[in-house]
Amino acid sequence: MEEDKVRGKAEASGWPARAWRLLSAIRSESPLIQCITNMVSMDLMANTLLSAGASPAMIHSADEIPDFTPHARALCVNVGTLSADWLPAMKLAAQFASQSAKPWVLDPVAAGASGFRLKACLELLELKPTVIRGNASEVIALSKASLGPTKGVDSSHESTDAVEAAKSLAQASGAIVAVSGAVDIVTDGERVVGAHNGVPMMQRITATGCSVTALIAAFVAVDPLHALEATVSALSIFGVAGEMGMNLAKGPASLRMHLIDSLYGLDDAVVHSRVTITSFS
Ligand SMILES: Nc1ncnc2c1ncn2[C@@H]1O[C@H](COP(=O)(O)OP(=O)(O)O)[C@@H](O)[C@H]1O
Ligand SMILES: Cc1ncsc1CCOP(=O)(O)O
Ligand SMILES: [Mg+2]
Repeated sequence: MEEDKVRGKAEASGWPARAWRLLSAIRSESPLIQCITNMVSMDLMANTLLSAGASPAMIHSADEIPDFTPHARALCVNVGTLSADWLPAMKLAAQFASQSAKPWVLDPVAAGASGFRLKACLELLELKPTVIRGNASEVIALSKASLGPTKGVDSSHESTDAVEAAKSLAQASGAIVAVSGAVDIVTDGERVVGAHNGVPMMQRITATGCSVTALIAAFVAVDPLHALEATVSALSIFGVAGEMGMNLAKGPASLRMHLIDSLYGLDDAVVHSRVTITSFS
């Protein structure tokens, strides 16, 4: 009943129509998305982008960035399996993206887990990401620029614990900040919007967070002037795919497969009936 009220309010505000329009744009334009990402996530991330209709390229050598990055519509940088030899390529690609006014999205995986990782994330922040998407512990660590109580790549906090941290990170960096969790929170430092889709089992599949960050890059690629709206739409659409996939899944492994199939098969009616996005402020 309560959920129906929320859904009704969201529909009245036009969020489902916007999410459907952006997903349709990805399907028709097939934007090229460059991903410099961790070794765990490469497969699921590329398949998530393909099933949404985008064109992924996992290209991370600094030798190729000057030729390749200018052709991408957006860049996704993810520090999940960071080592010192990958960081210069991440920075170079971010610089190319910024210089050519292309959106780029940062996933600060386990930002609070080590001094090396935190410093790298803070240096990447200086290159002005369009969007930062992390879990609550990552956003809190980045916002405070301090190491945190950490479970490594998993969150020790709820997304709602990180609203103030997300707002101050957005204000300090100029980026849209998204905190994933049971409710995905998205802010530009003033407005706060929540996407209420998804299922808890998505946390039991490695790289779902990484993959939704890449999906955000694809959504922002087709609507770069409305990065907050594109970000919350991507999170909601990924969550809807999780909900539809869960109807067919027996556990994490089959959810992984059905989530990808569901993202590929989403239609106007499902998006309009399930996308649930509300304003928090
Ligand atoms: N309790 C939950 N209920 C519904 N969806 C969730 C829940 N936890 C995470 N998700 C979804 O799973 C995906 C990955 O989020 P999360 O687990 O927070 O990222 P990370 O893997 O980076 O820690 C997101 O799409 C998020 O909305
Ligand atoms: C398990 C693991 N270890 C380093 S990166 C990585 C994947 C993290 O993926 P996600 O942040 O989407 O859970
Ligand atoms: Mg993550």
